[in-house]
Amino acid sequence: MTAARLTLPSPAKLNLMLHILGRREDGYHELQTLFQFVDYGDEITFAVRDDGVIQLHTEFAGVPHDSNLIVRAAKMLQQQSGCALGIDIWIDKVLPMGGGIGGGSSNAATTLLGLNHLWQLGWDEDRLAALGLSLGADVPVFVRGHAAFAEGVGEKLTPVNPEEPWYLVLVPQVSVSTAEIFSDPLLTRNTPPIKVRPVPEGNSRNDCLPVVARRYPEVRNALDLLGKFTEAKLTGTGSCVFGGFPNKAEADKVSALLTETLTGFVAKGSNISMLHRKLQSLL
Ligand SMILES: C[C@@](CO)(OP(=O)(O)O)[C@H](O)COP(=O)(O)OP(=O)(O)OC[C@H]1O[C@@H](n2ccc(N)nc2=O)[C@H](O)[C@@H]1O
Ligand SMILES: Nc1ncnc2c1ncn2[C@@H]1O[C@H](COP(=O)(O)OP(=O)(O)O)[C@@H](O)[C@H]1O
Repeated sequence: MTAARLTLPSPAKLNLMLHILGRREDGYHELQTLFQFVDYGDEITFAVRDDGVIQLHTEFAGVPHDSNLIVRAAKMLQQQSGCALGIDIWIDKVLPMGGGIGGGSSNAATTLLGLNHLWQLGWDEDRLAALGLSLGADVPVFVRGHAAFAEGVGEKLTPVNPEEPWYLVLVPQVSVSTAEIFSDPLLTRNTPPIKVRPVPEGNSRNDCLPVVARRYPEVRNALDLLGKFTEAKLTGTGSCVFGGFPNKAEADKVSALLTETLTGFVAKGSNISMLHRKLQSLL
């Protein structure tokens, strides 16, 4: 068979707010969080092979081939769909790992949607999102591709349409362990639930911020510097820090001042992910 080939975007997400409501019996925390995508991310290229082999050709420092979320997603989909085809995969990785911008989860979702297309499986979004959840709490929102208010551990999604500003995202050169933050005794775990719609004003707090800022001076520094220009927020459990601007020029101006000493990028907020816009254009 001819090798069908496809390159798809794998964008980052930001948590515009994150509240921790409590801890479940299994140790996981009940959250309320608002996910929005940014038009910035990795690019993954897929080429179908007919021998059933799943091969990721790009090496990741510290992530063995079979532990990579891209490979795990592909193998799980292949197994559950009974598909006899395989895939060659390459990734242009620009998203920092462990930065709270969901790179691994996004890669898993791009893989699920890309292979569903190339292998012509015809799975609907519900089924792909359910499979995605077993890979990570943030995978379903990337599968759905719409900005969302998320509850539970992130699996109950309500689509929302917050403003789409330009963001400056700062990337402190430190990886924050999600498990470590969620096990900190000082973490706020009793924020009262809020109602979803419309997107609530004045609820932009991230309950992880005080704990992350105390443990990681690099994150504290990024928050302090960006905070001189706009409200500086933490995404997920960090390490990335971001702030919104009304236009690209203003975001670029602050970026030029801060990226002399810090790494970062400017990107437009988006309620429809780049991945879904690209897939739509293929139909
Ligand atoms: C909190 C978020 C917000 O986006 O953080 P980021 O990963 O984006 O920073 C995510 O939902 C993260 O979800 P997920 O990607 O599944 O977290 P993992 O790294 O698997 O979690 C590592 C550990 O953190 C704890 N954990 C995680 C999520 C959660 N809702 N409650 C928890 O208590 C658990 O001990 C878990 O074993
Ligand atoms: N394709 C992948 N991209 C990024 N990280 C991956 C991938 N596969 C596995 N991982 C592992 O998942 C961890 C979390 O990655 P990532 O999703 O980028 O961070 P975060 O959840 O903080 O946004 C990484 O530190 C890495 O060990």
